[in-house]
Amino acid sequence: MAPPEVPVDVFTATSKVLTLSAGYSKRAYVTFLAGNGDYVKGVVGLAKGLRKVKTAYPLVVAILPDVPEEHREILRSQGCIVREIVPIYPPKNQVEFAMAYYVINYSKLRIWNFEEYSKMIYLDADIQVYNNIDHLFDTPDGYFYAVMDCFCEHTWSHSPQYKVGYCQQCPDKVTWPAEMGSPPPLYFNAGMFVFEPNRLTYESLLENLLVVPPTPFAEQDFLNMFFQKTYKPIPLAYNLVLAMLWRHPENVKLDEVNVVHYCAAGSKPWRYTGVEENMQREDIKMLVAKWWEVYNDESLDFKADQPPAAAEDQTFSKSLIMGSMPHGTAMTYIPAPTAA
Ligand SMILES: O=c1ccn([C@@H]2O[C@H](COP(=O)(O)OP(=O)(O)O[C@H]3O[C@H](CO)[C@H](O)[C@H](O)[C@H]3O)[C@@H](O)[C@H]2O)c(=O)[nH]1
Ligand SMILES: O[C@H]1[C@H](O)[C@@H](O)[C@H](O)[C@@H](O)[C@H]1O
Ligand SMILES: [Mn+2]
Repeated sequence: MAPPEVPVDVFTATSKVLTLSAGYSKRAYVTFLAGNGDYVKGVVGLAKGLRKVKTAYPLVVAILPDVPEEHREILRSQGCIVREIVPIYPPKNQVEFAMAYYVINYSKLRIWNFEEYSKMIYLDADIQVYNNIDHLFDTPDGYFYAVMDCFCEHTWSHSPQYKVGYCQQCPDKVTWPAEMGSPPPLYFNAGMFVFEPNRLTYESLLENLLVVPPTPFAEQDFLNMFFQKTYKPIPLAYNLVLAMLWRHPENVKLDEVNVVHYCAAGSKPWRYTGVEENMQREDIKMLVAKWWEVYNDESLDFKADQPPAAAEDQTFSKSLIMGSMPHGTAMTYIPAPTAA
């Protein structure tokens, strides 16, 4: 059976055209995993969540070399496609990251090199998908799609936005002071985005990284700068940053949310204790329980004897394209701090 979206004529075309056409039609979700800690649980939860909403596409996990074999095996047994990437570190400077472990997130830039896919949806490991969002793959090419962030949490205290109390989620509440020039450009949260892997973009990202000094939100700031002109905001139902629940409740329709991002301090379901601020809210407790329901549901475990359409699709692409994949090289190697 032909994989989805592949034009019929590719089967009669030359191998070059075949490769290009297959590449054009390929789609996948992608997440990122570093270290030997408990974020692997987030990825397992995500893989099961995507299965629950019956996505047609596989989940690729871009892993750093420090992910232990045992965890890689867990991911494979959950039907994930595990791809090791070479870490990327920014040029060294004195920056204070909002969280020390954000430095490893620069490695995420490698996913632009996953050129056998034409379009991908990136999701952090602390994200869960509660409704099928496959339709986002149909968004017009040439743009970077993501959800606008909120500047109200303490992690933003270094920023001018936070200092003046300005948030793009409610730009009329505290207006941007005229003496500070024009308001900052729209800024997305980089825990979820729709993008097109592409060699030229990848190379340009790495080149720019060498000349742009690191900033507190690491690759999130960098991607915001890089994609400023092509950024298209999508509704916050595609990446509910939990702080929105108490910072901008008037903007949130919880029953319409497709994607939940457990990024507020203390909200990672696999670490949840309920002691941090806001963690005793009923909506938070409900969302944490909802995550565990998916994670613990054995019926959502991957069954190797019943490969989904997407797995077939992957085999098709691999045999055609993988051989030509270039391997990235490290820019600089410095030890990464572990996650909080
Ligand atoms: O030890 C770790 C730490 C992080 N991660 C990966 O890195 C992602 C980002 O970390 P968090 O989700 O804990 O952080 P936040 O959601 O607070 O981070 C936000 O800001 C970051 C700035 O670097 C990134 O842009 C990230 O995508 C964005 O959601 C994780 O989801 C996970 O995929 C690991 O695998 N292991
Ligand atoms: O990426 C960060 C992170 O997710 C923080 O937890 C959140 O407070 C910020 O708004 C966001 O920019
Ligand atoms: Mn996150």
